[in-house]
Amino acid sequence: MFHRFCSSLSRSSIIFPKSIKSPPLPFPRSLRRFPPSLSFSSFKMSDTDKPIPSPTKQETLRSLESHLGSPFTSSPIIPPPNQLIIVISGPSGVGKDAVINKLREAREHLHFVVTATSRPMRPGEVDGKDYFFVTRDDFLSMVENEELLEYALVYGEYKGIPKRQIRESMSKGEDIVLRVDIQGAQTLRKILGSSAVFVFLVAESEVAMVERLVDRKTERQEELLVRVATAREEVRHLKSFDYVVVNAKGRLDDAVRRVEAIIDAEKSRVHQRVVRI
Ligand SMILES: Nc1ncnc2c1ncn2[C@@H]1O[C@H](COP(=O)(O)OP(=O)(O)OP(=O)(O)O)[C@@H](O)[C@H]1O
Repeated sequence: MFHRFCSSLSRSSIIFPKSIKSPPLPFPRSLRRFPPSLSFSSFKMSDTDKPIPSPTKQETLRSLESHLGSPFTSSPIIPPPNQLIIVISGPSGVGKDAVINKLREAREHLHFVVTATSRPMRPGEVDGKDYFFVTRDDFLSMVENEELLEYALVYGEYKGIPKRQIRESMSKGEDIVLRVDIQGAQTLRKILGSSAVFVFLVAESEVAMVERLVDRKTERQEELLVRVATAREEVRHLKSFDYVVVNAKGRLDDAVRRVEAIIDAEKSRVHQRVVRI
């Protein structure tokens, strides 16, 4: 009876239930058909039944190399990721500066392009760090000399991105962050196409965004009206961005983390963006 049971088992192919894994193979299937020196027989007990010492890691590597016909190299399997241009945009008061300032603290090796503007400095702002504060005439001569990648008249004041900074950072292989209003982002999309990453910042609600602008106390009533009316219109441009990040009240750190996650994801893309300027 037992004999019949065993022979029936050997005739049938045993199917393991899904929950039980089949026993692991000592070598990948492809290597199991390799020359006999790699087969099980080389690891059999000797005639005297003494275990032969198992090969060291180095011996195994050399053996694999010799069977594959070439040595293993320690050079990276994939090249380092391309440098990125990250465009951060969004309606007025959504928190672009706030996010960028935190990102600056959180992440090294990013070059934050300093925008040139003709608007007056706000309390706490630093010339050359937050913006290059220039006169209207100086700004217009920068335009005339084609020193700006793009520029726009935003709420009655000029803002533009100096080309020189971008070129310098590009030559150093740095990732670049640009902070622009929606109008600027539309222009940059035309210039940079999909070679740059476009991030749209939004507040969690319209009322939150308006409250933030009012609390900032940097605009008069009529300026606020223009900004809020424009912001309503601007959300329609979301479609032309790659990512959207919600900057909710009291959750600035979350928004920054999300922007960082976007950068990390972009660095892990199989098909990397290639910056063209
Ligand atoms: N997550 C947040 N929670 C609370 N307050 C915030 C948050 N993010 C930004 N703020 C505040 O909201 C106000 C507007 O932010 P910020 O100046 O960064 O906006 P902006 O998008 O750069 O505006 P603009 O385009 O008009 O310069 C600031 O006072 C800022 O400190």
